[in-house]
Amino acid sequence: MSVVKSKIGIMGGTFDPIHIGHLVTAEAVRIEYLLDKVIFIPAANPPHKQDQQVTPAMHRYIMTVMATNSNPYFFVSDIELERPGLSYTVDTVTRLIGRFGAQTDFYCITGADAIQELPTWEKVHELLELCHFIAATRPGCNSTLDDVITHFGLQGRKRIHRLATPELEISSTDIRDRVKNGLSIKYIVPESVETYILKEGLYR
Ligand SMILES: Nc1ncnc2c1ncn2[C@@H]1O[C@H](COP(=O)(O)OP(=O)(O)OP(=O)(O)O)[C@@H](O)[C@H]1O
Ligand SMILES: O=C(O)c1ccc[n+]([C@@H]2O[C@H](COP(=O)([O-])O)[C@@H](O)[C@H]2O)c1
Repeated sequence: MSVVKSKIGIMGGTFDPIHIGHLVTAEAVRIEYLLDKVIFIPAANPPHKQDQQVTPAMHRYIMTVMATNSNPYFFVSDIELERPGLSYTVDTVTRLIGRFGAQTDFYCITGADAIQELPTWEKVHELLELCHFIAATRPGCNSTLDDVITHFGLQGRKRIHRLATPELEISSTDIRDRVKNGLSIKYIVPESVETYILKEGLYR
């Protein structure tokens, strides 16, 4: 008897702050790949942002919860917040497999910019044995991903998939700059997130 596996998307990010680009991308991947759910995972200590000042994780976590709560397929996990050290995806996926069991396939969702860096990720070959990667198109990142897929050979061709998603020219960097300069962030973050940023005085 064949067992139908469940499919879970993992949307990891710094989410400083979470924005519509993250949400639209995750929803597009969920629909295209028939995912049962997408778990948003704010990184406590993002490995590639060690040289940057990042907003305390609790604010980023709360904004992620607010942004996702109207979508019944979206969930948020604090799995990386309770773990000290750098937030390596291989540790997160290993723990999720322990929690959900082998009857689940995991799909890490990233933008085409983030996937370019994949060869430098911690224990990346082990990680590619554990999950798939879906690289979503992102404005300003015109790469075809051929380089990164070729880099990993057969493992890359089996595990790294590209998906054309709605292209929204939105970044957390731009949102932080806009707040700092007193410009509107309406409609580029959910209303609840906008209210939270202003109430807490983030990014001033
Ligand atoms: N507009 C977007 N379209 C598609 N993917 C995106 C978009 N913004 C972010 N992503 C992807 O979401 C994941 C988490 O991104 P992150 O939280 O670092 O946001 P960011 O906007 O890239 O932040 P920053 O500007 O601070 O670097 C990454 O895989 C990134 O490529
Ligand atoms: O595991 C790694 O080595 C690794 C290196 C860089 C980024 N990541 C993860 O990729 C996701 C997006 O990262 P970032 O820096 O673009 O917000 C986030 O979940 C990070 O923890 C993971």
